[in-house]
Amino acid sequence: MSGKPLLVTCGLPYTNGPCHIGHLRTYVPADFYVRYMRRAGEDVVFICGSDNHGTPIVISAEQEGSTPRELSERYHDHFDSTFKRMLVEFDRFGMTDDPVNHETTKDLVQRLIDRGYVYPKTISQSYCPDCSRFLPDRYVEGICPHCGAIARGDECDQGCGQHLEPGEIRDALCKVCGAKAEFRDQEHYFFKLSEFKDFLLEYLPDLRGSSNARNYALGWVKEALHDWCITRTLEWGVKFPGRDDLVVYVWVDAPIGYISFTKEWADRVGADWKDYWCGDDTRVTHFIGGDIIYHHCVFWPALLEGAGMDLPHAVVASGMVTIEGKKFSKSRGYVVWTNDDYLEQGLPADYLRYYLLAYTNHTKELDFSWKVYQQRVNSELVGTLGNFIYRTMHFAAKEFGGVPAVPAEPAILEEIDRSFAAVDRAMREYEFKNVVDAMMTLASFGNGYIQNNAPWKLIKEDRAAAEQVIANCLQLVKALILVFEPLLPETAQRAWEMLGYGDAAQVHTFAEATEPIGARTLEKPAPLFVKIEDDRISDLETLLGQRVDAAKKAAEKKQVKTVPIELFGELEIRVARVITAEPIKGSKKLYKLTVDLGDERRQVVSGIAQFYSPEELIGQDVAMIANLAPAKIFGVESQGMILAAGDAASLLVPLRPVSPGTPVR
Ligand SMILES: Nc1ncnc2c1ncn2[C@@H]1O[C@H](COP(=O)(O)OP(=O)(O)OP(=O)(O)O)[C@@H](O)[C@H]1O
Ligand SMILES: [Zn+2]
Repeated sequence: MSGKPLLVTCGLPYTNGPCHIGHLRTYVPADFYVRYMRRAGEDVVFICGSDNHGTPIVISAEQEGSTPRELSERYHDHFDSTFKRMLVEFDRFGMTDDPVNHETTKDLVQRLIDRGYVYPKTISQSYCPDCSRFLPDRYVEGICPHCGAIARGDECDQGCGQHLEPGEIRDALCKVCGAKAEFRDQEHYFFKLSEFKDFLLEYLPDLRGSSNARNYALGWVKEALHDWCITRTLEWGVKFPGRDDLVVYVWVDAPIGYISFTKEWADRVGADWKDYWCGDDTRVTHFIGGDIIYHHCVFWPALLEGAGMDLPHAVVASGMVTIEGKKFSKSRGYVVWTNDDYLEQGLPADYLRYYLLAYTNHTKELDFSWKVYQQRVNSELVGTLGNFIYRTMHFAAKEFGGVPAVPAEPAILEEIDRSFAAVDRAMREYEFKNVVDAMMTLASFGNGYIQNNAPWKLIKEDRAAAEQVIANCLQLVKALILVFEPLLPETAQRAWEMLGYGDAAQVHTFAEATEPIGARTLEKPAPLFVKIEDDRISDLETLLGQRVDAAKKAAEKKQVKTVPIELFGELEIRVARVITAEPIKGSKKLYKLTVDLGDERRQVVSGIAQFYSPEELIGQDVAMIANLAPAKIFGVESQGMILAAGDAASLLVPLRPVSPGTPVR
């Protein structure tokens, strides 16, 4: 074990909406890990804060008529209290908009500038002529240049997932007023990410944490690294040094928040933040969701390296939480809210903590299901762990008045040591599901042991033997309480008190699991977990179903209204070969075309003159509606309509050769 203390951080929640269960897959495993490492005797500091900058918060604040700071404080408090209710306990939960982070970010960016890693460049930025402002990031919506999906200004969030640089998005619309965006030149600042390729290729293979983080990042770095535009035209954010009209991109000041919040914590307790962040052997460990691997494994280490700082030790990235295979989305309604849909329903934090960690491997996608939640709670927490602890304590209290003064047998202590070692191995590999499985295996061992030795029978023939069996079981109970405490803090504390201890379970180390409990009376033991009934689950499923249905309806509304297939059949769409193309006098936009439909020729007027020369068109096969009622356009008769996509009239052409007149179906 290294001498350095461990610093654990969590991806910062964005103060633009409430906490959902997807978020918890970052915070709960991190809290589990932190509690575990503390019980294992490590010095650990647990740091997080809320992420307050960036355009979505500015837009939301505008929409609700408040300020970005007010909105951020409200959601900051919401996350803070929700985390506490989920028993996720940070040593510091700061805000990226607080003064320390403004200072730390400015310093770090200045260091990047001084060391030559930042350069100015004029780019063409989307601008809304109606709102009279530049449209950074989510202020603009349009088409992804890589995959053609609908994307927002900085990210193709519904398509290929790629990061988009300012100006890259196509067919941009202003998100606030819907106007078509223009492009205007503006000077911005870029970070020379591309210069960090060799550095990252050396750093990443040794990065600890989950293999998905390391491997995705390596893949991206091997492909290509583009410089990042690190400024935005906004009022809200950390000002770029020397430029009052620009703030730094939110992905610069958000990770720097990890350092700022450590400073705030260190100031409060009289520690030195450098003990955590500086030196070759730092043990900074970031817990994040799989959606922000690029930011933490490529962008962030390059920023730190560029600024001459030391580097994170580990990145642990979870798979995403989904519903019906769809990624959680606040706007689209595929979401289970931590408060409204869970805690306010009276369900215990510990059960959800258990489900999130026990259900599947940490790096795999987790498709949320109330049924699976119910199964795991009922069969494992109630049926295995709770059952063993309760029947043991109940029997000990009833027959012996409490814990007998008999030490547990060596075989039992060895079993505890073996299982704790398996737990520890998996924990240090960040394999949380294996950790929980190993913990639950010890509970199953206990159940098997008490079942096979049947002290309730044994006591009738040999009271001393029965006492030994129950002493062994009680030792297992003590070990189980200690080892499950990081996962189930509330239940473990209740069980600890039931076992006759007056203090907090969490001040005890794992090493104490094999120490004797000592004779004591046991007050009325009670079951630790409550079975979740079917009708409860069907109510919860109904609620979730309503939410998803509403989301689907909202999505359909956005789409074009559907038509019956017969309507399509009435359209006669055919492949037409352009024979002649000539401009129409007095119109810049229109061509008069003659097209070949195989069995006849037609004259068609088409508004594509701005985009194609006659030479480009002649001989070209295009798609045409052939049974449109004839019309006169600019005095010229048109006997059909050529199909084209988008504002730039991209023609729809057959991918493989077909003869003129072929119907399109
Ligand atoms: N559906 C999810 N599954 C797993 N992790 C998630 C999910 N949504 C968010 N996270 C994680 O939660 C943490 C906080 O993220 P953040 O508040 O930025 O969420 P978000 O992406 O803004 O959510 P949303 O897109 O719903 O607004 C990050 O570590 C992020 O990776
Ligand atoms: Zn895309």
